[in-house]
Amino acid sequence: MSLRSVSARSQISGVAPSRTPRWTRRRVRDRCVRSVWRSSRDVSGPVDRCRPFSTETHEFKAETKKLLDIVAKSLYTDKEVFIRELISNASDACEKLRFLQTTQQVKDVSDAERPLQVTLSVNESERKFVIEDSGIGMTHDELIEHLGTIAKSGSLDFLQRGESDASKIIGQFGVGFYSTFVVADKVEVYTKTADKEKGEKGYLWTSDGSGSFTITEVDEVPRGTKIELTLKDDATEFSKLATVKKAAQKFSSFIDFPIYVTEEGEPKPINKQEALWMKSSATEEQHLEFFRFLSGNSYGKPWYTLMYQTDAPLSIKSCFYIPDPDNAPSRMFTKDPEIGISLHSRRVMVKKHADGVIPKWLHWMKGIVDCEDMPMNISRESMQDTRLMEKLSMAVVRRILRFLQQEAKLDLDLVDVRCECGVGCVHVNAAGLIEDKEGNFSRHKDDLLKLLRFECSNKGKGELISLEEYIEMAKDGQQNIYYFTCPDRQTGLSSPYMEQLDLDKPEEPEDTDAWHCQATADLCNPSGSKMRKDKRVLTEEEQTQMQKFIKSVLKEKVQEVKFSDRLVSSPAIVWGARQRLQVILESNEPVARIAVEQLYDNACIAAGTLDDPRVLMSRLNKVLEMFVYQGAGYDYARDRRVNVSTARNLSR
Ligand SMILES: Nc1ncnc2c1ncn2[C@@H]1O[C@H](COP(=O)(O)OP(=O)(O)OP(=O)(O)O)[C@@H](O)[C@H]1O
Repeated sequence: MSLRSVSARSQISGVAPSRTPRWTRRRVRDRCVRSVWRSSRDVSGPVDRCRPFSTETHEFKAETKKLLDIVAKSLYTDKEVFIRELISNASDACEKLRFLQTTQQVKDVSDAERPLQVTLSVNESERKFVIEDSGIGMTHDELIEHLGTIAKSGSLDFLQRGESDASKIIGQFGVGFYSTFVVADKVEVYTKTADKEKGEKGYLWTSDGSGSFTITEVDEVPRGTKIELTLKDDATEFSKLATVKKAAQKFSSFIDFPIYVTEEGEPKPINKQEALWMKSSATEEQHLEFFRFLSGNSYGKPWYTLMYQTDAPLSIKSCFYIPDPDNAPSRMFTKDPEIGISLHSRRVMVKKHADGVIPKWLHWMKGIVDCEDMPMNISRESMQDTRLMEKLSMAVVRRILRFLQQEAKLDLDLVDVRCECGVGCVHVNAAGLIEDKEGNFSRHKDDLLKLLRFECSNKGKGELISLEEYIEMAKDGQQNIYYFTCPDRQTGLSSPYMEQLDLDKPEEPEDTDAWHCQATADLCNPSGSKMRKDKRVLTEEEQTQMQKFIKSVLKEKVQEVKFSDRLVSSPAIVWGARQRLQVILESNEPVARIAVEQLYDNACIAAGTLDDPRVLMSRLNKVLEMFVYQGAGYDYARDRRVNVSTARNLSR
């Protein structure tokens, strides 16, 4: 029986082919190879189309080199993660091909009879570890693009912050393909694209991880990718069948394609192919395993787990995890974080990072959403698809938020944690409120508001309450809720903005989180409170004159200058975005000019909006000098003696 017919049958019955394909290095040809890449290290230089070579050498990109350096030299103990990364890449490659075939985006597939599968094998005497898949494969240019640069924003971010602890980088982000250099001193990748339209040539990519890689055209490479590692002396355990089998079993339980380990020349299946999200329930252990599989982390637990299944408005089967903040990667402030939830349709992955379904502010959640009604080739352009995505997103996000509300009632920690990873609902929901308003017409506003937590002026330090709790304890007839955004409680309580409220004022929620500044601006309108009266009153004419003067000093810094009778001891405040200023001044123009500028800056400090505090210094020195002059009976500005009572007035 020919190999072709065995393979074709195995695809239907699920039995693996008994022979592995031949992978042979193409002999060096002496004819001129047409290549868009020069064989020199400068791959960005002019194209040389006629140099007689068959092996090209390329430099890794600078950041990839740095990452490789850290990874290859590390004494990382959890070495087996490279198996997880390679299995996951192989599975992604099969998934990609299945998707492109199903959606007719790849019409003419190379080696069409090869079933989608992954096979691991070892050779102890030659210190070899080998993994091969029959997935999408790579073209010449894809090899350079995918294996020559770092794809993960997270690890790049880490490097940019000067992080050099390999265990942190590998533990938190995995580093995908590059983790092979933790265990291997030589990595060879044989690959051929599945898409005949893109070409039918096979290539060998080789590197020792020290700065460059080579690409050679090779014959008889079947569709897919084979990665061959020559193991380092301290990693020879991965050329032992028992070790590899155990690790592969651990990492491949949820892979949706058959995984085999070659044992005595025969491929033996090892994975259970279980899609946990399709089950109606699962044990804690199964969730732990699945969470670690999804998060690419061999330790860490899910903090919360949610399985959500429904038939209306769409048929959804899903599974979500909130990562443990102690082990979650610090991606809170990553510029463009990847969504940690993937979108499937009947087990087939439609989108790895399900943006469009999961908003950015929930990027730290892990999980899978499977929606039967979702077309495989979902497009952003089609209105119908967009509406379907919105409907799915609405249902899923609402369920997640309601789950968080429910848990927040039972577990104060859920809202109290302001950890870097952004799991704390306090952070997340403030960001969520803003983004939901900007990109989603505030559709989740009501649910998000229920998750916000505040400190309250008549509650103890650090005690957080929800808006609902605040309303419950509000006095009868209380019309307004006052809120204040500040970095900590003490700043809030000593702020001039608090002065305008009566001592018998209602409790004020204090929002001690910068994220909330914009978010809470939408919550309530601080108007109509009982205010204290200032004893000193200027005539209308005096006020107009003073307003004009202050405006002429501060110019475009303020939009409007207004008097207010709300302040008690502070002479001025910067108010809201319009920056209204109230100043009370004596009338000595040069002195008043300095005083107005200083008052404005003081008010900015109180409001936390002063851009550069250094500008204050020279003026403060001038004020000090003025003070000394006046103390000695001189008018600083006019440089003449004045009587003591005028000096007193000036310094008041
Ligand atoms: N077996 C493979 N078949 C086809 N392409 C592959 C294979 N392994 C790696 N690649 C390509 O190389 C790229 C880089 O792989 P790497 O593991 O470093 O990161 P990644 O898989 O993109 O990241 P993540 O693990 O977050 O999905 C992949 O995105 C893919 O395009």
